[in-house]
Amino acid sequence: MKVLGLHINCEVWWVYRKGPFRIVAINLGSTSTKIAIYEDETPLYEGVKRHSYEELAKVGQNINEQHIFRYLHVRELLTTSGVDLSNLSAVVARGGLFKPVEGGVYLVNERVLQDAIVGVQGNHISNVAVLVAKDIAERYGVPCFFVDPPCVDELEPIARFSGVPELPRTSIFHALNLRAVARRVAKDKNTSVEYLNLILAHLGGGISVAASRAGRFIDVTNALEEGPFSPERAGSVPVLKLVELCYSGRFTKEEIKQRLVGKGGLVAYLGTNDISEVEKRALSGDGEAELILKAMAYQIAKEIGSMSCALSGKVDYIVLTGGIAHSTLVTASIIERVQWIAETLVYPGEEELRALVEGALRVLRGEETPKLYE
Ligand SMILES: Nc1ncnc2c1ncn2[C@@H]1O[C@H](COP(=O)(O)OP(=O)(O)O)[C@@H](O)[C@H]1O
Ligand SMILES: CCCC(=O)OP(=O)(O)O
Repeated sequence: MKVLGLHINCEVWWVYRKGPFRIVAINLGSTSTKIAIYEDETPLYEGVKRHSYEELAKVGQNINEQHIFRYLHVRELLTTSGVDLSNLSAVVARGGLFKPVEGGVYLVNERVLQDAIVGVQGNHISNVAVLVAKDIAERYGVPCFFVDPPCVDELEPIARFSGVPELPRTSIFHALNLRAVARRVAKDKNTSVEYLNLILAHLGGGISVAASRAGRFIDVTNALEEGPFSPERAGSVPVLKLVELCYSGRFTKEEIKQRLVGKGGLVAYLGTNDISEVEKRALSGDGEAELILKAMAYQIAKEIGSMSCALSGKVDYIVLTGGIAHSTLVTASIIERVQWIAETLVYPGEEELRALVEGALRVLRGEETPKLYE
């Protein structure tokens, strides 16, 4: 039943309805396609497709090809779900590398779609997520949102310096999951994020480590170009050697970029982005696999140490989350090195699909006004 019409910034007519609300959430990660269908807070379906390095390499970097590839996977998961979508209320996606924004729920508008295609802060599969979400939303004639995108920027001024004025540090991280997990930690500890100082590490296809002071991400390792190497990324590298490589004539600009993001990290060392496979190899006596997995854990621990300084040593908890947090070999290796800082809590997997749905529900119920991306 329609109860209220509201005009937002002359851009869209919004109509609040009474629930229940059926919502499709789409989360595209560098190594996975995840979707969920919820009826209010109740999950009706959750589906994931994991993409091997070989499969992704065939698709390439072109945004149109990535768009088609991921769209087809999302459609297949929706069909597999068997859930009736004729009464769909909204589609919500993980946002991408748009301009720096504050956290919150945003309406997917033309400007977002344009910036997703251009990749104003870089090329990442989360840019494609809003394109796919908009396709699905248009098909069912429902609104489309994104929530806490990776370009959420709450860095303190002091955290923005790199040492090269032309190259300021920027905030690109797993904002959606880390904010949701921070809320969960607060709930589990009977407090609120405003009373907590946390170091949170999202360990996925990309890795980010963030310092959260009273609910604000005052410093983060940029998941695309800083910090630890990850299943598919190089992270920080020796910079002068990188310059030499760029000018060696051996690689095109695109090839160099792919060595850093997509074909870096575990893919470069071991030819796979699959931690379970590397873990199996390590446990069955492959010394190289074990050393490289431990080197990744070592680098993550060092980054956590660095964030403890951002918080002046006042750290309530260290929190490990993301797909790799399922690996006890990795988490034990990290905890061994950081236990002197604070207690470590492990929340394997991520809260992203639920966090997306909760954001959309707040808007559909009229509890929050969606922000407009300008
Ligand atoms: N149960 C598991 N045990 C060990 N590693 C896992 C497990 N599940 C996922 N991973 C690893 O986590 C990484 C993906 O994490 P995820 O948070 O899903 O990232 P993304 O969203 O970037 O695809 C992959 O390297 C995958 O191999
Ligand atoms: C671009 C920051 C977020 C990120 O790295 O996500 P994935 O780990 O899913 O690639």
